[in-house]
Amino acid sequence: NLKWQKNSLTYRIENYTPDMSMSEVDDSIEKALQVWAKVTPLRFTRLYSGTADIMISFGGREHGDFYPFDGPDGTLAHAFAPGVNIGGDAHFDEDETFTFRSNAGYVLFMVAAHEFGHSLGLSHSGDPGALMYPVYTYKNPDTFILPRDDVKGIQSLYG
Ligand SMILES: CC(C)C[C@H](C(=O)NO)C(=O)N[C@@H](CC(N)=O)C(=O)NCc1cccc(N)c1
Ligand SMILES: [Ca+2]
Ligand SMILES: [Zn+2]
Ligand SMILES: [Zn+2]
Repeated sequence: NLKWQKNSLTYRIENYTPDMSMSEVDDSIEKALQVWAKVTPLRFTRLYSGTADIMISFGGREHGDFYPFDGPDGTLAHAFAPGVNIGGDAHFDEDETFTFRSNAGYVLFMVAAHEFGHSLGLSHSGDPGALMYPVYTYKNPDTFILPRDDVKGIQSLYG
């Protein structure tokens, strides 16, 4: 299993989506990281410059790695397993409509929480109720509880 060999990780939000306010993006990202911090010894510190373990960015189509995005819908985002450089980074498809909590788009918190599961070393789950299930399903971020399958998965890595 590829996992981080440290519990204190850094993250940096490199750019923003025009779909939401900057503070809504910041809040969505922070809450998505806290989902995993709550059930592990992992702690996340935000950097505002330089290289962080988890570099977070929005991009469209060809955006600098060998996995170009595909326009609206389809792939919403991708993230790389723990490691140096691109390892741990999370990229969001800017051609999607991301929202703070409305289902008139993809809730950024939900997509980010899923992607950070990959950034921490999780792969997809076959449990349809799991956050790491391959396909997005809308859940109200205000009442979101990490499903048991995901807790088991992350604690098998960092418990
Ligand atoms: C092969 C991968 C690059 C697909 C990509 C993904 O799994 N990224 O982590 C992805 O965007 N999957 C879509 C589903 C699809 N159209 O392939 C998705 O909704 N993933 C984000 C997501 C967000 C929240 C919850 C869940 N379960 C999934
Ligand atoms: Ca897309
Ligand atoms: Zn990418
Ligand atoms: Zn995924």
